[in-house]
Amino acid sequence: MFLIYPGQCRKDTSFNLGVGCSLLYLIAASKTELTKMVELRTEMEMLLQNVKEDLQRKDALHKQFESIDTLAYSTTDVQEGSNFNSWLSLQSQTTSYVLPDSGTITVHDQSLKCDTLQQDEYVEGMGELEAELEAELERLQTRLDRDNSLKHPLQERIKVTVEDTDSVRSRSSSFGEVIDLQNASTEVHSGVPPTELQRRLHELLEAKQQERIKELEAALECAMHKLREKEIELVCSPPNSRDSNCMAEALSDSGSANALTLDSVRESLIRQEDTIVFGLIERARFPINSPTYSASYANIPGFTGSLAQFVAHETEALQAKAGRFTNPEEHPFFPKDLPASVVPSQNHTEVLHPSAASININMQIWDFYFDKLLALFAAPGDDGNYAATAASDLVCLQALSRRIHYGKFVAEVKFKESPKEYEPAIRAKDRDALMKLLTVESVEEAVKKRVAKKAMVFGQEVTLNTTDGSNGKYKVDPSVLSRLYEEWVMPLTKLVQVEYLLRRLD
Ligand SMILES: O=C(O)C(=O)C[C@]1(C(=O)O)C=C[C@@H](O)C=C1
Repeated sequence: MFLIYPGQCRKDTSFNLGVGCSLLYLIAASKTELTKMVELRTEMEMLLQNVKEDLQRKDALHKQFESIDTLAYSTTDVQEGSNFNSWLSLQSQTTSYVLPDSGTITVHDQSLKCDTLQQDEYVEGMGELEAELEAELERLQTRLDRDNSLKHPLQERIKVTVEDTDSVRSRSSSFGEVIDLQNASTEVHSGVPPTELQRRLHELLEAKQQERIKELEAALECAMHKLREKEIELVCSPPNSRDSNCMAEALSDSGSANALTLDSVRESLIRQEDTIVFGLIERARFPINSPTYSASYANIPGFTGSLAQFVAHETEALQAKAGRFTNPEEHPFFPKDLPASVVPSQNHTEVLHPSAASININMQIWDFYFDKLLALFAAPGDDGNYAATAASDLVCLQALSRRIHYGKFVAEVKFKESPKEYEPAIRAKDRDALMKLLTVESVEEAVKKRVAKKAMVFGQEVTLNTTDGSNGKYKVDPSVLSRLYEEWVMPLTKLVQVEYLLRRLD
């Protein structure tokens, strides 16, 4: 059972009224808060939209900058590019933070933070871009001022046109403000800048130099051509007529034995090189033609031996009759049973010691020629021209023989020039000592080089319509000539010298 007092009932009513009022107040306050939140969200969304738009403008601006060639970019471009990339990434992040729901205040807070960050970087990026642009403009201006002040006679007007710059804009430092820099094409008249002048001058000098080089090359070519012609002219005079009597040349005009000098003897050796080189070139016209050297192939009645031996033997016999071997420079390959000269005797100046006549090393010359040398310069094969081949071989052999036996004259001159030097070694029959005394290495080197060069000059194809007749091909390999002289000619010449000296005091 409940007892209700009238005073208590009034108290309850006023309490309920108070609670109701409080609740109403709270509801009103909450509503205000909610309205504020909605406003805040709208503001944030607008802010985000602004940022997004600015970023897009920046993107377009950057692309425009890339396409403008007239503005020279410095290395800061790279920096700018990287900033641009970071802006792009920020932009995509920002987009993802646009919230569809106002109930997520925490997310709004994050977005706000992110926006602030982006704004900072954006402002920084814009600052850099602006600085770049200003610097570029300053550079352009300075250049224009400088060019205008130039009063050089070579000065000319050039057009500097900056076109299609609609989107080339400069931003002021205040965020988001855009100023049009150039909207139409701009024409600037200017003098030639110093760098341009320098470049042109350089080009001019280079062209002049090229021209001069061409002239010099042509002159050189011409000189080379003339030289070749002279060489050929010299070569084309019959070699045998020039050195058929080498001693006579070496003796010069006086004809006296005392007129023989080491220089004149060496001169004669040099001329004989021509005969040897030509002889080899002539022989190289034929292939090896091995039947020429076969006794069984020849089968000549009354003669035992090869066709080459037969031709040499018979030719020498005829030449002996014609007086060839009365000349102390000539040495037969087949001295046995040589017929006597039938021609009036020539008065050959007596230069050599009489014992010189006993020296004949033609056997060795014959052997190295057929066994070693021939295969080095004659092509393999057989064309059937055996008689001509044998005759050609004999020309080579006789030229080599003459040259090698000329060592007698060389030794005589050397002995005459300094007998005291040679006498002890001669008396002691010291071959090695004599060989040492005779040897002049520098001269040998020069000889090897010269004969190789002669093989190049004499052995090249000469045509009228090409300037370089050689084409790198020679009738006889120049190295064969060097080798011939190094391995056989000079050593055998020295051998002759030694043999001669050993008999010199007899
Ligand atoms: O010129 C000389 O002094 C020579 O003796 C001739 C020759 C030669 O055969 O060419 C021989 C030996 C020397 O070492 C140098 C050259």
